[in-house]
Amino acid sequence: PRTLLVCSFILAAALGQMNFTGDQVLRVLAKNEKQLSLLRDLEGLKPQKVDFWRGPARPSLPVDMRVPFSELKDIKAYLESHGLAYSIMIKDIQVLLDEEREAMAKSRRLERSTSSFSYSSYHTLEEIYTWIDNFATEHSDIASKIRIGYSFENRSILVLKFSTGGSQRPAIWIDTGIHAREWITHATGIWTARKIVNEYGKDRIVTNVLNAMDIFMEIVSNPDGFAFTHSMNRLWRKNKSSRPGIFCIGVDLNRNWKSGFGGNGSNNSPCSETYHGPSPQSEPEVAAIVDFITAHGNIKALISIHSYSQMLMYPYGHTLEPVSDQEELYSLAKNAVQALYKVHGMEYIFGSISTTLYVASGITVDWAYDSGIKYSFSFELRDTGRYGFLLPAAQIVPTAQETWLAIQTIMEHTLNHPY
Ligand SMILES: CC(C)C[C@H](C(=O)O)[C@H](C)S
Ligand SMILES: [Zn+2]
Ligand SMILES: [Zn+2]
Repeated sequence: PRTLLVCSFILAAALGQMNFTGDQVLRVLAKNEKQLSLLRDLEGLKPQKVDFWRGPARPSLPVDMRVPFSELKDIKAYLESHGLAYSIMIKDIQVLLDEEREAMAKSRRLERSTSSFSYSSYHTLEEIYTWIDNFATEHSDIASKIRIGYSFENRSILVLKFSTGGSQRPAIWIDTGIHAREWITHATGIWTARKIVNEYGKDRIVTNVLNAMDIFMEIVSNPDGFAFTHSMNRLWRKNKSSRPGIFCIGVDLNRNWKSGFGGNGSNNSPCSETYHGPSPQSEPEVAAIVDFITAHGNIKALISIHSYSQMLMYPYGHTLEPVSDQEELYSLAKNAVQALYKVHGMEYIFGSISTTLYVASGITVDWAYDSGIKYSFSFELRDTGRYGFLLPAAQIVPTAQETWLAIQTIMEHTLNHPY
């Protein structure tokens, strides 16, 4: 009977998981603004016709969109009839999902037998929360676990604090996983947390930074959405909030911040992947960070890590207007991506969000900058589209290694330029 029970759980889990067999990711190269707007018209339709993995930004940037198998014929006809050139970037999503799940199962078996955590594998929410507990216990001399709030579905929102003493020291905030499907970011956050404790006392930059500043890291900034990517829909982006009378679930946690709230580059349709929510900080996951950073009052840098596209950007997203510290942020971003490039030769583009990517309103780094956190950056990690959000686990460590050089550049600059 026990095996029967276990089998039924596995079956249920397997059945629960949304199936993406035959779904494709098309890469569309829009030649001009007109063609871009034809692509924008496909957003937010019910039932969902396309899911933008890289949204329409500018003619020079590709648009990547997942098309459900059932919509493929219509969408390809639509593109061809409007002269929109496209290529098939991923020809069957389910194949990559099956490979990913197989790799995770294999790694889990190995971790069980060696009771060691694999930093080159993806993990579930429970595995990451257990890792956070063990990590804080193991490195209690420098790391501690803080709960800054609860998610919509009542999960703890956890932050790791790295401190070597003092009180209310100037600090650096790093968040990963605000978008659930961007799994490479949680994995990079975990690797980075271990790197910080391993390098303190050895690496000059880390030691200098931690002797004068604290570091706060929120690895799973959207726990409900992340759990959902494991249980039901691997490609879920938003949180899981629901409100009476609203058919669609979830708010885009990178559109729910006060600065520029509700402006262009955010959507007021609850069915949109960039739905900004009913009001600024309406989402508990955003309010928890705002409350924590505001109460702390001494955060000097904020790094919000997303994927994919390989970009390092700074405010503003909600307007084309340059920030007053534009020159300094530009040269810091330039130095950071040059340091990153040296590790594995990965090229990142950099600049302000609205001029480099697209106008996006209500985003984390605009709120941070307007709250006085001068060194506010948003990363887009690997890759540029070959795998997109389904980046193979083999690229976790290389991605984290190169990102670490960029993070160190930003931390050192913050330390050396107190304000
Ligand atoms: C700063 C913004 C524009 C970044 C982007 C998004 O939230 O759309 C992520 C990379 S998904
Ligand atoms: Zn994102
Ligand atoms: Zn993204």
